[in-house]
Amino acid sequence: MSVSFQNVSYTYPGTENGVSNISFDMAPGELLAVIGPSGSGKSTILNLLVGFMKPDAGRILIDGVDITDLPPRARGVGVVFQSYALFPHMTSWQNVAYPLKVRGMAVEERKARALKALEAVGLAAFAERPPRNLSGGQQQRVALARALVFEPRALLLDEPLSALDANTREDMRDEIMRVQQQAGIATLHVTHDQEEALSIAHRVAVMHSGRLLQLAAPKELYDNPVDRTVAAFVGHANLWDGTVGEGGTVMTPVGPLTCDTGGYRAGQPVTVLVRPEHVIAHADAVAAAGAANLFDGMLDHDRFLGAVRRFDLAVAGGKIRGETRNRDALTAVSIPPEHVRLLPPVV
Ligand SMILES: Nc1ncnc2c1ncn2[C@@H]1O[C@H](COP(=O)(O)OP(=O)(O)OP(=O)(O)O)[C@@H](O)[C@H]1O
Repeated sequence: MSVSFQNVSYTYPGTENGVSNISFDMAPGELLAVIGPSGSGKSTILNLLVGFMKPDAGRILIDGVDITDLPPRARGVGVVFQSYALFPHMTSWQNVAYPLKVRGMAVEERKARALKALEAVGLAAFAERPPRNLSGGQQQRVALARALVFEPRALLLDEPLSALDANTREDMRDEIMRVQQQAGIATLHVTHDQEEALSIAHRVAVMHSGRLLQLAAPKELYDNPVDRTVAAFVGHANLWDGTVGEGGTVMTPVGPLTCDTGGYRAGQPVTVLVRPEHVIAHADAVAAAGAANLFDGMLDHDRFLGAVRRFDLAVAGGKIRGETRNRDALTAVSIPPEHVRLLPPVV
C-alpha cells in the first residue's frame, strides 16, 4: 500500500500556522519518519492523513485512490498514539479486538484475530491481562497490535515511544521495525527523537515552519543535508558562516580551512559544516605537526558520555566541537579536508 501527499496545505482557521505545499510519496512497506522541532507541522501532517482535518489545498492518496474527502473511519489507517489510549476495563485481547467489534465482526472471529495480532507482537501469553498489569512497553505493543488487527492500508505512529524508558525504547524500536516489515504496511512515524528516526526509518522527512525541507535516507540526510537548518537538526554539527577563498580554502570565524570547494567560486558566502566525530583530537599541536586544518586551543566543555567524549576546544575566533574515544589531555584538533562540507549560506 502506498501513500501520497500532493501539494497539501492546511492553515489553522484564524491563524497563519499549519503546513504548506507538502508533497511526498511513500512506497508500499516503507517506514517514513517525520522529524522537526516543536511546531514544525509533524502532527498536522499526521492529522491530515488520519482524516481529523481536511487540507485547504492538495490531495492525499492511498494506493492511488484519492482519500482527501473520506472521513477517518473510511480511510483504513491504523494509529498508535503516544498515550497508548488503551481501554482500562478491557483485557489485552479485548482492546486489540475493539476495531473489529466496531466493524461488526462476530466475537469468535475477532478474538481469534486479536490473539494472532498479539502473537505477532510477542504478547500471546498476556491476552487476558488488563492494561494496568502490563509494563509501558507491553502496553505499547498492545496498542500496536490494535492498530494492525484490521489490516490497515497505512499505519501512523505518533511519538509512540516517548513515554518509555531508554532501554525499553530501544527494544520497542526493533519491535516496531520487525512488525512493520512483517505486515508490509506503509508507515508514517512522527517523532521528535532524531536518533529514533535515523535508526529505524527507510527515509526521514525534516519539517521546519510548516515546510518539508528534505526527505532522504538517514545516511544521505546526515552526510548531505540540503541546508544549515537540516544540518543543525540532524545530529551534532559545527556550523560556521564562511566565504570561499582561493585555491581550495574557505574562510571561517575559526580560521581558514582547506577543503573541496566543489561548485562554489571564490568570494561566495557559504555555510561550513563539520561533524564533531570527524574532528581529530591531539595532545598538542607539536605532536600533530603537518596535519591539515590544525588548531591550537584550550579545552572548554568536556563531557564524558560513556562510549565517547564530546568536547569544545576554544580557539581564536570561536569553538570547535569534537567527539573522541581518547580520554587523554588535549589542546589541539585537526579537521581532515574531506570532512569539511560547504552548504548554501543562510539568507
Ligand atoms: N489547533 C491549532 N490551532 C492553531 N494553530 C495550531 C493548532 N495546532 C497546531 N497549530 C500550529 O500549527 C503549526 C504546526 O503545529 P504542529 O502541531 O503540527 O507541530 P508539531 O511539529 O507536531 O509540534 P510538536 O512537536 O510540538 O507536537 C504550529 O505553528 C502550531 O502552533
